[in-house]
This record gives sequence, structure tokens and C-alpha cells, in this order.
Amino acid sequence: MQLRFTKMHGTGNDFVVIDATRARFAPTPALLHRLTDRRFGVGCDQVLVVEAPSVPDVDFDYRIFNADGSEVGQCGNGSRCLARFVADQGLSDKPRLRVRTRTSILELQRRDDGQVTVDMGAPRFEPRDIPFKAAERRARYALDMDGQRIEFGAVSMGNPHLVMEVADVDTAPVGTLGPKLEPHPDFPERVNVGFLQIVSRDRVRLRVFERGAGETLACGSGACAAVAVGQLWGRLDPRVIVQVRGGELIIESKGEGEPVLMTGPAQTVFTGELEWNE
Ligand SMILES: N[C@@H](CCC[C@H](N)C(=O)O)C(=O)O
Repeated sequence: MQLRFTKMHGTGNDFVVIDATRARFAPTPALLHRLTDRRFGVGCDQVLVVEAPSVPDVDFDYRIFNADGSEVGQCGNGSRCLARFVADQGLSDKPRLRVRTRTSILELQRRDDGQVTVDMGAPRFEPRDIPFKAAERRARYALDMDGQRIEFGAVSMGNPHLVMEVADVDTAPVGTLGPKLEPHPDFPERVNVGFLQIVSRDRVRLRVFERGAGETLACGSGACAAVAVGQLWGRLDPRVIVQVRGGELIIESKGEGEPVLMTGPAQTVFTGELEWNE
């Protein structure tokens, strides 16, 4: 069987996108591995699957699989790519779309300049919503990791995020602390780990060790989470430029309870077909 796919990226966070509205797609662990593996397969941080809507009032269902095969409910950079993908594939010509993930309804808007804005919904700070094992909601939490005290904020953007402030992202311990914090038992569904450098009230730098994918060049939900936490701490303005390793994202939010809007690019890299016989 020939499986058609499109390779895309959003600020360097890369995806294999599959149209499952016109052809059957069964996301078995073996097939997902083939699509995500950078040496023996196509290679990507996440596989994105577009399906026909399963409920009224949405345009598409949107499934997200991390490189380790886990299915999750949010992918911000992927949402921008999805908006471009459905337009390029002739699946929809609507400039505004509503899509449904496992955890969220997202609103996507293609802009005239080629950028895409995603309404990522409001951040959720209640520990049970993240989920995070804490006795009560707080702006800052602390835990001990190998004798080192780690202070952080925690939030759900439809997926769980831990955000810790660092002096300089270039020297932050992303590759050592990230893999230790991601499976921390206080986060029963694991967690995306963000390292946030606050440059000014409207500019930050960010690196994210993603759950199920390792460090990526950008994490859209991580950018929203970092700004939401920075705003909760009273350190950031309503509009913030987030510099990630693969580019820049604009994150806007009027404050708690209000939606977070993320604007950034979405690019197609190539299309292809994979021979698959299982
Ligand atoms: N890269 C994504 C997030 C993908 C899912 C994440 N790794 C998780 O497990 O929650 C983004 O741009 O938001």
C-alpha cells in the first residue's frame, strides 16, 4: 500500500501530515514509528492526522501522535500546519476553521501574509486540570530533583506544561533536566518542560523538552504556556514575542480566563509516498 504524506514544519517543529478524510489510516505503533524515525523512516517530531469531523460544528478532527507513538490532545505548531494543509489539499477553502483534538476545540485562521493564528483556548492552572499532584493551586511550585530545588509554574494548554525560569536558554540544562522532569510522578500524564528566559516584558526566549519527542526547535503550546505563566507571575505584557530555536512566535492574551492567541508560520517541506505492507 502507498501511504501519501506531507512533510511540514512550524518554526522548525516538524510534522508528517496525513489526510485520513479520503483514505483509511490506521495509526499502528509500527507505522507511527516508520513515520517518525529520522533514520529508518520519514522523520518528524509529531504525526498529524486530519479526519472527517466526528461532532457537529467542527470542520475536522485533528489527531496528534508524538514521536514515541503516544497520542496527545494539543500541538500548537501543528495546528498552524493543519490550517495550511487543508487549504493546499483542497479539503477546505475557509480562512477560519474549527478543529477538534482529544482535549480541545481550536480555532485556526489563515492570514493574508501566510501566517496562521490559532486560538488555543484559555490556560488552565488548576492542578487537577493539568494534571499535577499538588494540594492547592499556586503561581509557583517547587520540587527536589537530585538534591537541586526546582521552582516552576504549571499549566495546561490542552496538554501539560511545566515552565521554569532560567537566566540564559543557551546554557539551560534542557538535555539533562528535561528527561528527568518529563516522567516525574507528580505529573501522572508526564509533562512538557519549558525553559524560559525573560528578556523584557514583551520578549522572551524559550526552549522546550517535549513530552514524547525530546527537545524540539519550537513548541507552540509551550510558547503559550510560558507566556501564560509569565503573565501569571506579573512579568509579561499581553503581547509577547517568543523566540524559539526555529524562529519567532507572537503570543497574545488579555489575562487569565481569556484565550491565548498564537501567530506564526506554517511551511510545507515536501510530499511523498511510503510503501507500507502491514
Ligand atoms: N510540538 C507541539 C506539542 C506536541 C505535543 C506535546 N509533545 C505533548 O506531548 O503534549 C506544539 O507545538 O504545541
